[in-house]
Amino acid sequence: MEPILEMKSVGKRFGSKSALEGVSFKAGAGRIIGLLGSNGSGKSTIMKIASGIIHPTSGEARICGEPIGLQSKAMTSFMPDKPLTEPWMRVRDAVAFYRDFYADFDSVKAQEMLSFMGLSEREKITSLSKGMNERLQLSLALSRNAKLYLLDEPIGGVDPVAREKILDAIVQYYSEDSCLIISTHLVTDIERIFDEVIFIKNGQLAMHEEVDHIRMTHGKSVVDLFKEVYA
Ligand SMILES: Nc1ncnc2c1ncn2[C@@H]1O[C@H](COP(=O)(O)OP(=O)(O)OP(=O)(O)O)[C@@H](O)[C@H]1O
Repeated sequence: MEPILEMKSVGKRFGSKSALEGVSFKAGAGRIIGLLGSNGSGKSTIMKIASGIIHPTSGEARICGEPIGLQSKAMTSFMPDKPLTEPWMRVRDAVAFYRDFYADFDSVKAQEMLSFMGLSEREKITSLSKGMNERLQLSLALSRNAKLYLLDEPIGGVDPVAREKILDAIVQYYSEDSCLIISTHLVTDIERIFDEVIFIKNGQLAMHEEVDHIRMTHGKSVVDLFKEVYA
């Protein structure tokens, strides 16, 4: 089956600095994939290339066989590490903005997710805490019927109890014919929802494995392997 996301020898330079080098992997439908790595390893750069915000310096990325462009962007829902909403907005304005902007936005799913996340439509975005703002951005990103979901550090600001609830929401609202890629440092908290993990180290792909395989073959949890690779 054709992968949802394919990266072929992707490299990215920012001036003289190399952020990514020779990164190749395939991500298929029905998979929740953890994109893991230490600070500055290149996770956000991969997300931005797949979402079409920046272009690779070498190699190429494809979504459902399409090169990155208008068609691929219509199939990709990206939650960046900084909010896309404007400070003047209330929650309902943000929802309306997404509904108007994205043809695949599912308003019913959005209402369900907002209530699951404990968000009121009347609330001003500037009055939301960091964690509540993340819940909003996540609700907006997951309310699109996309093929590829890219969530860049989606729960960094959320307290540990709320994290569990949000992870449950991700699993519940995610559809099996799509692929979800989550970049994070919070390996211990999130590893239970991953089917596969990709380790990025110094801009290169250090490992791409099925989580079950890590547990059975290496006899380790993802977080233990992570500590080994990044020690
Ligand atoms: N616009 C830019 N200009 C110059 N260098 C950049 C730019 N964006 C990223 N970099 C550099 O590329 C490297 C990879 O950055 P990236 O943001 O992808 O890492 P990351 O793994 O997402 O890090 P973090 O976990 O801290 O968010 C870093 O060394 C970073 O300084």
